[in-house]
Amino acid sequence: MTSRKKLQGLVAATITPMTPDGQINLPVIRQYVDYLVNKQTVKNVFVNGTTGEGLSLSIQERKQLAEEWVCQGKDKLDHVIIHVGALSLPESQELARHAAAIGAGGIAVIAPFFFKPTKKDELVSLLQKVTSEAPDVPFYYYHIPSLTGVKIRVEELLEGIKERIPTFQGVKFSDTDLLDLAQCVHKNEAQQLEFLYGVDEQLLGALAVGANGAVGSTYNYLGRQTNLMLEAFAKPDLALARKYQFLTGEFLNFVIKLGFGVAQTKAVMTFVSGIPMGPPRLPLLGASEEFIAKAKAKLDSIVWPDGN
Ligand SMILES: CC(=O)N[C@H](C=O)[C@@H](O)[C@H](O)[C@H](O)CO
Ligand SMILES: CC(=O)C(=O)O
Repeated sequence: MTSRKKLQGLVAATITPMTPDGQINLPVIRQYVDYLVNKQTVKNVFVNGTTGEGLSLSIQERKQLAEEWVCQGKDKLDHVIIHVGALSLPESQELARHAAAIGAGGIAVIAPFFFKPTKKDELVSLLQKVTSEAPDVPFYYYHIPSLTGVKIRVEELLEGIKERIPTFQGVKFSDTDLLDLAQCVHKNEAQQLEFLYGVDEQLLGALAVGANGAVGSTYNYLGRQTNLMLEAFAKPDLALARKYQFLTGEFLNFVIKLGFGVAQTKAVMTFVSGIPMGPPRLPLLGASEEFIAKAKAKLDSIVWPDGN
């Protein structure tokens, strides 16, 4: 853990490629890694999360995917983070042990969302039990209240967490509450925590309050443009950074109105990259032809500031 490169910049929340009959399509991942690195300039991945339909996969499938990403990412990717959250504690622990055994660069855990923790102590106790199975692997709490319904504020969760969870490294913060994020950054300045933002359409706002990077679905196909936004922000050339955020936002605003989720993300990634992502797994249904045609026309109509 000591020689580890700090995780910053963009992290693609990986899609799980599936065959037309709904099996996970492992052979595609090699090509997918090369595409992210060479075409999208994205060198970090977050596997088996929301975008990866992680909670719709079997434990066996999750392990196979984790192994494939770690194996194909070797010498190409900087960080491979594996999401190991599950509704059952022993399953989550098993996934954490597995991630550690295969050499994952980090693990992340979502709050259980059937029996939900309502108090900080319940959640930290569970996270402690999972993460102690991977004592050498940096751990990220995955905060996504819109999907889990667990609304414990991160600012509160972080108080004293390092004492109970020594591997605690940061947060994947997928919420629009920038006051919470800002207070997390503010109160933890002395620690080397990493705050990775997860609402892609407003990443620039999160950067302004101190996010170190971002994990999101759109970095699969808008990674190059978003990296140019990060460069502009760092310069700083805020007018240019805003231009990128406005344009990625123009696309997302358009597709969100049509109905945008993981199924549609799979379709967009397929037409942008040419890599077949396949259908989503039920209860999700594949994107309609109409959606695909409209989304493609919209994306093609955008002229990026670098002329591409
Ligand atoms: C709910 C959800 O899937 N959030 C993703 C990550 O957390 C984002 O990357 C979104 O897909 C993205 O911001 C588009 O709305
Ligand atoms: C979007 C995101 O970060 C995830 O797929 O988990």
